[in-house]
Amino acid sequence: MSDDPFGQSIASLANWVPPDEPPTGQRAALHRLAAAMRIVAEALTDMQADEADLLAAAEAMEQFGARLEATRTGHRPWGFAESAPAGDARAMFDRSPVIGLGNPVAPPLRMEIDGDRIVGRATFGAQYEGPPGHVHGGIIAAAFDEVLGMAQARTGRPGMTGTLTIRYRRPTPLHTEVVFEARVDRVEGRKIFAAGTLHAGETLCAEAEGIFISVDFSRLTR
Ligand SMILES: CCCCCCCCCCCCCCCC(=O)SCCNC(=O)CCNC(=O)[C@H](O)C(C)(C)COP(=O)(O)OP(=O)(O)OC[C@H]1O[C@@H](n2cnc3c(N)ncnc32)[C@H](O)[C@@H]1OP(=O)(O)O
Repeated sequence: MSDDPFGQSIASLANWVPPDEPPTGQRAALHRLAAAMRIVAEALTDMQADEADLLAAAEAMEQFGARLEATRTGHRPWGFAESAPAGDARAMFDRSPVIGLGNPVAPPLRMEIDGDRIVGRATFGAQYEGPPGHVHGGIIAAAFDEVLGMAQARTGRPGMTGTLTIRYRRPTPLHTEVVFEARVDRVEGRKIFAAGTLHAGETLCAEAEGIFISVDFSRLTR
């Protein structure tokens, strides 16, 4: 990473597009592992495996976890956990809890830039359930934070979320592709006002407004 890890990269977010090339090697293996862990996480919500099977899996996972722990370096090789302050604007944000393909917690949300809009698509599994059969409201808020956050980052002087307001209009279904959209409404000094929607098909499930406060991200890394 350069001496100015944010300035140039943040400016270039205005032109950021997801890489075309699929990952290879260790990174592809990480994505496959995270995807497998998502399958396990969802299956745990309603599985019928017996105690012995679960204990065997727990033991194997504990052993694998210990092996992984021993390899940790404290470095962040593939960008930052949130899209806006990524040191490398082309980083794939593997660690994000919302979009990270290397993070089993992430649904993951897939984001793309469409003109002045950010579009995010996700299909939430049962591990994200809040009301029966529907997505937990906090998970929806996290996804809005990410898409609004990416939209405001494209101003070239992104900020941290100051205020995020969600209006939940209809329950958001699990197991259905849903679409988030976000755009910047206006900028007033350091305040960037962004807004977004969440649809399941034609149904408007939620609306969001966010106020992001531009910050000097280089100060956050010191
Ligand atoms: C190493 C990497 C680290 C990564 C770090 C993550 C960074 C991510 C960036 C984007 C990523 C996107 C996707 C996920 C975004 C999150 O989830 S970020 C995490 C959640 N948010 C936070 O943790 C923010 C915590 N809050 C703070 O740090 C500070 O309160 C803030 C927001 C930076 C503002 O503090 P400040 O710079 O001292 O602001 P201040 O000078 O008091 O006010 C400036 C102006 O903003 C207004 N304002 C201040 N606070 C607020 C507020 N909460 N609401 C509305 N307006 C406010 C003031 O009224 C003032 O307005 P004017 O008087 O100029 O009209």
